[in-house]
Amino acid sequence: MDVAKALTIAGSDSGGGAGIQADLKTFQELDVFGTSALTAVTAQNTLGVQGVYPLSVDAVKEQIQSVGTDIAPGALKTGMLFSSEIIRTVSDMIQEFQWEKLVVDPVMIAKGGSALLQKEAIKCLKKNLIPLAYCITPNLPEAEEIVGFSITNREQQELAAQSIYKMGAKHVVIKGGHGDGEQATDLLYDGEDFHFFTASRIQTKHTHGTGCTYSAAITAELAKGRPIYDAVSTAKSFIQDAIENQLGIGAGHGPTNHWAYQKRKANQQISF
Ligand SMILES: Nc1ncnc2c1ncn2[C@@H]1O[C@H](COP(=O)(O)OP(=O)(O)O)[C@@H](O)[C@H]1O
Ligand SMILES: Cc1ncc(COP(=O)(O)OP(=O)(O)O)c(N)n1
Repeated sequence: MDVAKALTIAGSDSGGGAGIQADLKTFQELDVFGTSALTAVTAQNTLGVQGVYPLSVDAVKEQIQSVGTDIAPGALKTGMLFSSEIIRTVSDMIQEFQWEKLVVDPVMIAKGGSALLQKEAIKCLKKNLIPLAYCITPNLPEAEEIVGFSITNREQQELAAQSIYKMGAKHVVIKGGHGDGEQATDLLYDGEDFHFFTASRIQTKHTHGTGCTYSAAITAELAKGRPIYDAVSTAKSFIQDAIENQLGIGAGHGPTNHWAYQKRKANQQISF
């Protein structure tokens, strides 16, 4: 059986809502075989992050080597990378394997405020990883950090996308989850045109792991050979459904639902 394969290079979320766990569940739900390279272990639940334990550079390198030399992924994504040294290792390995369909989710801070990327590593991310990105998916605060100006309206969102594109990313998706208003609108810039992906903003606190899930869905679709516009469109539908059908797990910000998207879609319960 010819199955699409994807790799996630990210941190572990013991609570199962974000990180590697969200990525692998999303790959599976979208019929893609998932592989992983762990960068850090977090002790985490719906209430926040209780501990962060980065892995050694050698451990990260060897995992990527093991996957890369045996199971060629059609696409890959990065999530929590934590430090400059891990970023440099990951970017070296991506170049060594000449992987092109790279989705960079520039994870910086978890919902409760814990740092998942050291502040001094942002420069390294811009220099070493953004130029390799086929697609980058910052949320609004991450985009502001990368471009160095605040984004409070559509025009600034477009300027930020153009600025990140100039840093070398081939496609820039600036997510609108942290905005306000009735719609959650994401912008895709491909160097020529702006495309907008809009869905109703759902009033809920259960949005833990939305960014990981969304970038994993884009990666899964790219791994199947889908064009970027279709990949983002499917990811938007997937995340909307996952937020709508959240499972009410935990006492804090509960995770989205990576389960049974296909089933609900087949039963036409998905309207978006
Ligand atoms: N309350 C919400 N209702 C609908 N869509 C949302 C909501 N919150 C986030 N999203 C969507 O989830 C995806 C991830 O965005 P975001 O939450 O901004 O990422 P992150 O988890 O990195 O902060 C985007 O498509 C965004 O528009
Ligand atoms: C291990 C790990 N990786 C990434 C995140 C951030 O996930 P995200 O999808 O941005 O969701 P929130 O943290 O905003 O809920 C994480 N928390 N843990």
